[in-house]
Amino acid sequence: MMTKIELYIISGFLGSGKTTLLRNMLMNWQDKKVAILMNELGQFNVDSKILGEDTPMNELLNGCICCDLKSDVEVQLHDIRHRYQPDIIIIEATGVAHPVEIYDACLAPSLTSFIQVQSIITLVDGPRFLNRSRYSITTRQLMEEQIRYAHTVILNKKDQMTAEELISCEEQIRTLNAAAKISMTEYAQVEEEIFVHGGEVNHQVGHVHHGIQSMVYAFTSPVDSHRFVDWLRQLPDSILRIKGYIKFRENPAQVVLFQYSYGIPQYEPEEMQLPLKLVLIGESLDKSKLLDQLDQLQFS
Ligand SMILES: Nc1nc2c(ncn2[C@@H]2O[C@H](COP(=O)(O)OP(=O)(O)OP(=O)(O)O)[C@@H](O)[C@H]2O)c(=O)[nH]1
Repeated sequence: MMTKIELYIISGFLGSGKTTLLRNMLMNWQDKKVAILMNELGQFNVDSKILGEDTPMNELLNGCICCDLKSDVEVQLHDIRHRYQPDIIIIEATGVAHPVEIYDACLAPSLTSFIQVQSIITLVDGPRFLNRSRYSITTRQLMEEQIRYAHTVILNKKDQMTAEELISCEEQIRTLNAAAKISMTEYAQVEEEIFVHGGEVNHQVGHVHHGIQSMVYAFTSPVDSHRFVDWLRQLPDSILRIKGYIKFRENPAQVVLFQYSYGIPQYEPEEMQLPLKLVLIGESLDKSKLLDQLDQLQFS
């Protein structure tokens, strides 16, 4: 009998640690042939550049696979099979995707003869989840549904939580999903076995339509780092995620990978000369105001 390709779906809210987990899974499975289906809301895929050119990968850009690109999943999975003949496929969803919709897309009749959906893994940004009351009701519902329909929940960023917060967060996750395996992690460091936890998924769900949007800003030159930090400090809670590449005037030759999630910025030097673009994701983005602010950073 033909061995089926194992398929894993990684879901979880914006900036919760999906790409970090994906990197760890690729390290754990170096002896296997793993291919990725990466989905991004915008046209510019920062994560594929983080993972490197050598990783077998197809991309679904500029939309969310659980909404407008759902039918493309089937096509992409056929393509991945023919192109790479992998043992394992990992789908990294956008941070606003509903996992059950992706799960459904992977159960298309033309796929079931060669694909076995193993597990839906949902990453949770612990501190952000505990403070989810600051977001709109649809965003909160989305965060909760990503947990409700997972086989495995990874409660991530425990380094940013007290012991009491961890307990409270775990209890809240458990209330939403009594059957899931829960693992508490720092930088999504997990043991491989936790993914063995699979099973049926309840399909009786209505799809939450979130009001989350994205935009891309392209820089043509380096910016002042102090003014950039001042700009970050005044951003409202509704800016949920920023990622991309930037240069600062203090060291204008150096490309920097910039990440911002739940108010926390991270900067990492990047060796390649990648396009200087930032992807901004948020609840009802005031795009013209953000464009103005970023133009001012760049041109003054
Ligand atoms: N302090 C801390 N930071 C973390 C942890 N895990 C991930 N991060 C950081 O959080 C940011 C987001 O991580 P990603 O893995 O890119 O998150 P993601 O879910 O793929 O993000 P999107 O694809 O944009 O939704 C990055 O700056 C990571 O380095 C953790 O356990 N602790």
